[in-house]
Amino acid sequence: MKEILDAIQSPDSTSADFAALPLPDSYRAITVHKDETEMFEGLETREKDPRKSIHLDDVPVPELGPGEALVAVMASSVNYNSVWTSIFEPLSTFGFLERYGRLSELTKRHDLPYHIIGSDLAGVVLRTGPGVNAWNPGDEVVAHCLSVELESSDGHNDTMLDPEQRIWGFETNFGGLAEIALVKSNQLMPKPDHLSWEEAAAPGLVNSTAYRQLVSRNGADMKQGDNVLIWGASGGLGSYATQFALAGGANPICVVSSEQKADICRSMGAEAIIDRSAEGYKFWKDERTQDPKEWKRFGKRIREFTGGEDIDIVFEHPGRETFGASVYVTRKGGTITTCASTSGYMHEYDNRYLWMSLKRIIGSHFANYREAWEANRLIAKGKIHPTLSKVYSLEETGQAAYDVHRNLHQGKVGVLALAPREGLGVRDEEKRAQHIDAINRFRNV
Ligand SMILES: C/C=C/C(=O)SCCNC(=O)CCNC(=O)[C@H](O)C(C)(C)COP(=O)(O)OP(=O)(O)OC[C@H]1O[C@@H](n2cnc3c(N)ncnc32)[C@H](O)[C@@H]1OP(=O)(O)O
Ligand SMILES: NC(=O)C1=CN([C@@H]2O[C@H](COP(=O)(O)OP(=O)(O)OC[C@H]3O[C@@H](n4cnc5c(N)ncnc54)[C@H](OP(=O)(O)O)[C@@H]3O)[C@@H](O)[C@H]2O)C=CC1
Repeated sequence: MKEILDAIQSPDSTSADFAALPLPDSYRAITVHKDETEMFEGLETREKDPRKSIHLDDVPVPELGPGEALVAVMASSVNYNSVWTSIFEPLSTFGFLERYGRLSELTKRHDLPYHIIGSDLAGVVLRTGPGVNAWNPGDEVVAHCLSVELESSDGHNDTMLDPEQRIWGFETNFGGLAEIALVKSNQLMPKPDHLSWEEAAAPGLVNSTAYRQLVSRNGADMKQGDNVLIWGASGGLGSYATQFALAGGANPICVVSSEQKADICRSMGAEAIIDRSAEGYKFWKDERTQDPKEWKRFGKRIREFTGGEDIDIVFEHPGRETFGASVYVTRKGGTITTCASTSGYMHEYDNRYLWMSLKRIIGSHFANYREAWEANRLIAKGKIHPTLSKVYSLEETGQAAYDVHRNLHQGKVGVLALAPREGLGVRDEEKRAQHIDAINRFRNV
């Protein structure tokens, strides 16, 4: 592994040098274990502690198949899907690996008693499999997390619609929270050259998801002037949705839960900010009964910011706790676009407000190949910036996932894999200098 790192850090290394590097037999990877899937039985979701289920193991390097690449991972990031994996909710991810393993001889590799997790990476290509021509050993890359087989016409217009669509590092093995990762080569994209490894690894999953959910025609198709209600506006998804809304001439109404998070949204350029904690919204009177008066109070607050207008697009992900309010505050003909249900997936809302006002609910999930590429392009051009706050070592990944689970973090949390320290990997200092304040906006807040 040291030879690999030396090659990455030497400005003189050529593609041939990388191709000639011997691969190690094993590498360090963040895993969860199949024989521990019952370990949190009987506990409340909140009490399930990722620090107990997340391990750092030595694992063998997987065999490289056609159309695939092995990547030396310099940095990765924590996504909420790794929190779900680590608490075995809503399902153990080993079921996904078993199902994938049944698909073919090659996919059998994924069905193991350990799951190497992680759906983001920035690093360097080490080897490519047969049929890969666009990428070579030594290329500096990021990887998006859409894994598709593309054998069915269902996915040929929109790769997210492939019947064998999976999220790499969640529904497949050999993810990015490791020193080496296995990806399909079509997941690879150029690493933005003005960013460090850990900055480049931060946006991938959430930035692409927010792009499809909010900007793409497959999502809300946001336009200039739209009032966009963004839940968790300084969180993983929300910090990118807020940037997309501002960059696209829309009017974000940011919901956060502290003054500190409100300040971060202000520093991104948002003006309409609702502190849901300070204003004490309680959309549920008890576990079964919502409180429409609270929806209305929330809607009135939004109108104060918009001069009486209602919401064109809701960027939804908290789910059960907020969905009734989200549907209510949307304007006639408006759109609620949802990609998650952090607080519970059995939603309840008053359907009269949906159909009588001709509103639409759009389900959105990650991003297709092209959307992921477009989202990365915007990062590379310095139009959208990473929202990295804190960076952990691979050994500390359990703590990093705990922070995200308990909502103790800001923006995105990074993890160093092979990178010996933060700040390495920047290739275009001039471009970086132009954007340095925006790049550092979330750091250490
Ligand atoms: C990028 C980051 C993203 C995120 O962070 S997202 C957040 C994290 N993700 C999640 O929380 C999602 C986790 N996944 C799940 O909870 C489950 O994954 C799903 C609920 C999405 C799906 O459930 P399942 O049981 O895996 O799939 P089924 O499609 O319900 O298939 C089970 C059986 O039901 C059959 N079936 C499906 N649809 C129908 C139908 N319409 N009528 C009759 N049968 C149906 C199937 O064929 C299959 O059958 P057979 O077991 O025999 O293969
Ligand atoms: N389908 C897909 O493709 C994707 C789905 N996801 C899913 O989206 C969800 C959010 O992910 P991500 O943004 O990365 O997570 P983060 O935890 O980084 O951010 C979510 C933010 O939502 C807010 N929030 C959390 N719970 C509630 C609640 N009950 N009511 C109101 N606001 C709440 C919090 O902000 P605050 O406290 O400031 O209000 C929090 O910071 C997860 O469930 C994740 O699995 C994520 C990416 C892709």
